[in-house]
Amino acid sequence: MRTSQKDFNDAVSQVKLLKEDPGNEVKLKLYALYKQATEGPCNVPKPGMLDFINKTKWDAWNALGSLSKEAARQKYVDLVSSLSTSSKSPSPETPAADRKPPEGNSLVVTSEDGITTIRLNRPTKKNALTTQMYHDIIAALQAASKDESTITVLTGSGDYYCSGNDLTNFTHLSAGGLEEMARSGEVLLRDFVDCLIDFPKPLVAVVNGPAVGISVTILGLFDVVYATDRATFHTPFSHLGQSPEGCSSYTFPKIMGSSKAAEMLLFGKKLTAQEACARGLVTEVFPDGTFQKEVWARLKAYSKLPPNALRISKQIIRKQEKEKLHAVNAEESSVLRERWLSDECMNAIASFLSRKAKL
Ligand SMILES: CCCCCC/C=C/C(=O)SCCNC(=O)CCNC(=O)[C@H](O)C(C)(C)COP(=O)(O)OP(=O)(O)OC[C@H]1O[C@@H](n2cnc3c(N)ncnc32)[C@H](O)[C@@H]1OP(=O)(O)O
Repeated sequence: MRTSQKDFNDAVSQVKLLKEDPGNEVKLKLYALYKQATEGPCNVPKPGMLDFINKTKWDAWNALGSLSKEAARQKYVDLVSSLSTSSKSPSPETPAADRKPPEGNSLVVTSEDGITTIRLNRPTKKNALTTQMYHDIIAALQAASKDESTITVLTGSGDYYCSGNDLTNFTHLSAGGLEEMARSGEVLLRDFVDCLIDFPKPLVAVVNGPAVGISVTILGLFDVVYATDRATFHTPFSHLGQSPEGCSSYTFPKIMGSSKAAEMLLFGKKLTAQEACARGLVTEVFPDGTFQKEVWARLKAYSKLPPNALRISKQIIRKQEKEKLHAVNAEESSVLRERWLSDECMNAIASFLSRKAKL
């Protein structure tokens, strides 16, 4: 049976009334079919590589090739009809556990029992680090270095510790374009890591779940790393066309030996918490069920130690390495700036973003 123009128009109206978001993949299909049905095969210029969302839409439309307008209309109507029948009203009885937790401040800093805790708080984004969060962490570390606390902790809210750099940071281009974004990224990265290198008090990572990218590499700059047995440690830099940062090109080979470090930093081997502990990146692993209780009890006990003795001991331990670490950080940041401008990196980020493009 042929699809009439009216069927098509009705389907277009129906899409606007869908009770549930059909997801990006379906929206991309609908977009492509709509364009094909109304304008025919794609013959507009391909958007630039950095115009991630429009490029994704263009790719989807272009992929329909020479499909006729009539066939595209039919496919559009069929797709909408399948969505309408599967779409249900959200139940008012949705259990609280199934609802997304509310997101407020992306960083929450608290001070209690001699411990200043810096908590990454974007659980719905797996605590990915936005540009603002790097600035906020720097400010929080600077404040913690001068406050009354003895120990400083970095941890995450929700099921993840941190999914690394927020890849959408790359889409916030200023008038200076990509070059400017890479230049300011280099400076921010260097400042962020310098701050960790120079941090004067015991710095503890409470790794409450999987850790990715920069949240893993900087662990080599922490004094102690406690992890739940649910945590994993993943540095997929090559997959992203990027290169190691956080001084990991120096600290990882030193901590675990060069071939184990290469397996992580070059090939992106993901480690379990136990493996990371065996390699010396993690201090101790705790069962997930008792993780929070055991770790915080331990930290509270440590926070009663004399703060000046802790500072001075840390200073001696770190002193031999500081100059080297700053030099490594500067070089890694500069290399990354080049990487961010590479096709390999841009394509990898475009591919991640295209999977989540909002249409
Ligand atoms: C000053 C600049 C310094 C930069 C230094 C260089 C740093 C480099 C790095 O850190 S490289 C590592 C970058 N991180 C990643 O590549 C991880 C990307 N994310 C994923 O692979 C996955 O999301 C996951 C494995 C972390 C979790 O998968 P899953 O459990 O299936 O959850 P979702 O994918 O559905 O994620 C939920 C929600 O969060 C968004 N999200 C997760 N991680 C990131 C991220 N790193 N950047 C941006 N957004 C992220 C994801 O898109 C989902 O969002 P949505 O619900 O679709 O809106």
